[in-house]
Amino acid sequence: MTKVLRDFSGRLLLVGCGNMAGAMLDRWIAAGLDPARVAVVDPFASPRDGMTQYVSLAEWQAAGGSADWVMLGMKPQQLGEVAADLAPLATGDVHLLSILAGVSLSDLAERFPDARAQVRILPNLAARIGAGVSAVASLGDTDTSAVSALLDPLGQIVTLADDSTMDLVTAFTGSGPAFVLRLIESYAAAGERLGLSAEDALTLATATFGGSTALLADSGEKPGVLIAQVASKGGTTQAGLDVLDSDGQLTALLTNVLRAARDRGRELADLARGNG
Ligand SMILES: NC(=O)C1=CN([C@@H]2O[C@H](COP(=O)(O)OP(=O)(O)OC[C@H]3O[C@@H](n4cnc5c(N)ncnc54)[C@H](O)[C@@H]3O)[C@@H](O)[C@H]2O)C=CC1
Ligand SMILES: O=C(O)[C@@H]1CCC=N1
Repeated sequence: MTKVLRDFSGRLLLVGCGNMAGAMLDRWIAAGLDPARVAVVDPFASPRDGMTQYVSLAEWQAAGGSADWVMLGMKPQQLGEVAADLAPLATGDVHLLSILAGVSLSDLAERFPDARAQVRILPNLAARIGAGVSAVASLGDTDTSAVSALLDPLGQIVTLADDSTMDLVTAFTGSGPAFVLRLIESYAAAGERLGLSAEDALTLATATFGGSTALLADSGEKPGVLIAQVASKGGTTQAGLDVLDSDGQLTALLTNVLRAARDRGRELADLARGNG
């Protein structure tokens, strides 16, 4: 069921509205956000009904645009050019929100020093169906209840005390859907290699991953408890687990995956600072 957007009365400007910001926007509109309260500055985004879209901040400003919530949704590498035009407008009561990978709260405070608050949000693509998770950290005089109201229709919210772990969280939950989907793809490919049709393999893999995560969430148990309920002593599951668990290879592989993604966040932050 779509959660209703409550207790958010701001005027929102999205600077950059591609895959991620677009997923958030579509969910907000589905949750009841009046499109007339939103403007998009993006030279290439798909137009949405009832919403005004501009190719540049200058065009938005010339049209008399004003907003008290501004969300950065372009690539981190574009921060320099966007901040030059946006910083003079992000003053007074403006909350500056950012979903940019890598770009820290202190970077945002340096770029937008006169905003009322700087809020770093790390959403993921499942926000599109309200099943995402958003990690949040902020600086300044943040209206935390309005931030929560805005993020609530997108899925779960995790508030962090500061953004010191945000690059890891970006890898974990931001990039996470791509890693999980790749695992599903590989599971299906393995089934196909052993004799299933491609179509059956993907259908069965999708149902197995979906059912397992739903079961985990519903049961409130740790995964190991449920694994023990599947794996009969000396049975088929244990034979497979013996391979999966050997030498801790799976955890080692996933640690390397997350490390690479986390460290790329640090590199993107450098590029955003113009040091790339
Ligand atoms: N895709 C994802 O699942 C997630 C992405 N993010 C972050 O979201 C941001 C956007 O990523 P995506 O949506 O994947 O990229 P995207 O390439 O789909 O969207 C970027 C948008 O920015 C627009 N743009 C480019 N230059 C601009 C400018 N000067 N002014 C205004 N708009 C401009 C582009 O036309 C495009 O529509 C990135 O900073 C990324 O780190 C964060 C979490 C998850
Ligand atoms: O791949 C990226 O850089 C962005 C950040 C997290 C997900 N997509």
